[in-house]
Amino acid sequence: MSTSASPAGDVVVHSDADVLAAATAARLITALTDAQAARGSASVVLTGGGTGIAILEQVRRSPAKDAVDWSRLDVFWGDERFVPADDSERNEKQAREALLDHVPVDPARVHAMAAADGEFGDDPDAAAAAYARVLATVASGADAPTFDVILLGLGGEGHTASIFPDTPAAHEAERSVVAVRDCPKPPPTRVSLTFPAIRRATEVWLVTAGAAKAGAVAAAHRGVGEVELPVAGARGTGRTLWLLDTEAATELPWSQRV
Ligand SMILES: O=C1O[C@H](COP(=O)(O)O)[C@@H](O)[C@H](O)[C@H]1O
Repeated sequence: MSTSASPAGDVVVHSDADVLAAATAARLITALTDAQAARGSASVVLTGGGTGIAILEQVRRSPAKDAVDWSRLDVFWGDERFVPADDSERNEKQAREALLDHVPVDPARVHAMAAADGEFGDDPDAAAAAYARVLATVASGADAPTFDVILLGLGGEGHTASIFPDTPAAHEAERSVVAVRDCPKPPPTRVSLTFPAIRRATEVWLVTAGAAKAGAVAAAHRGVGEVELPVAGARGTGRTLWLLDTEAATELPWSQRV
């Protein structure tokens, strides 16, 4: 493992994707336990994607998961693929199978985004507006909670959550949640938190593995703008932490990897 800091955030590089997932799971358990010790409850925003789901599987396998009081945890999603509830592409379904179905969460505190066959029908704008209301309700009047940890994946073209490069979502400065259409990565219709909501988090963790992500990781650390490269716009009020495997870190300048 190596660590370093850059204006884009702190960087931790693990030897491979499996170590990254296991180490991030341990880090997440500790962060949630610390938040609950300090304030009685905790909140986490989950991500979809290969690394995000692998982290949840590692949490499930860890005996240390019993240190978390799962009944005092609010669970949110950073983005959702707008597909039917039983579609295997759905981030919520994957997260439930990987972890949430295996720990005693309070169902009332698991705040999933609506599915395409849910109460808003095939209307992602209505689903996004409803999720914004959920965030405001949990936040007791603010637009969104001050999440303890947001986990975010990223795409090789620079998207994070479902904020894709040079799209309206990347310009959104008011709403906390938006519908996203015509995504370059399938499925094409999604619901996503925006930068204003993401930036209310205390800690933003950008988690990714593989050589396909190396260019986007390096570009964010070179200072490319957030409209062109949305992952560059994800930051926390307390800490922005890049959790990478060696392959995802290969294009970072040497000085940022050691
Ligand atoms: O579609 C999505 O992909 C990204 C990244 O996924 P990965 O498998 O390439 O790591 C993820 O962050 C996002 O939540 C998800 O909806």
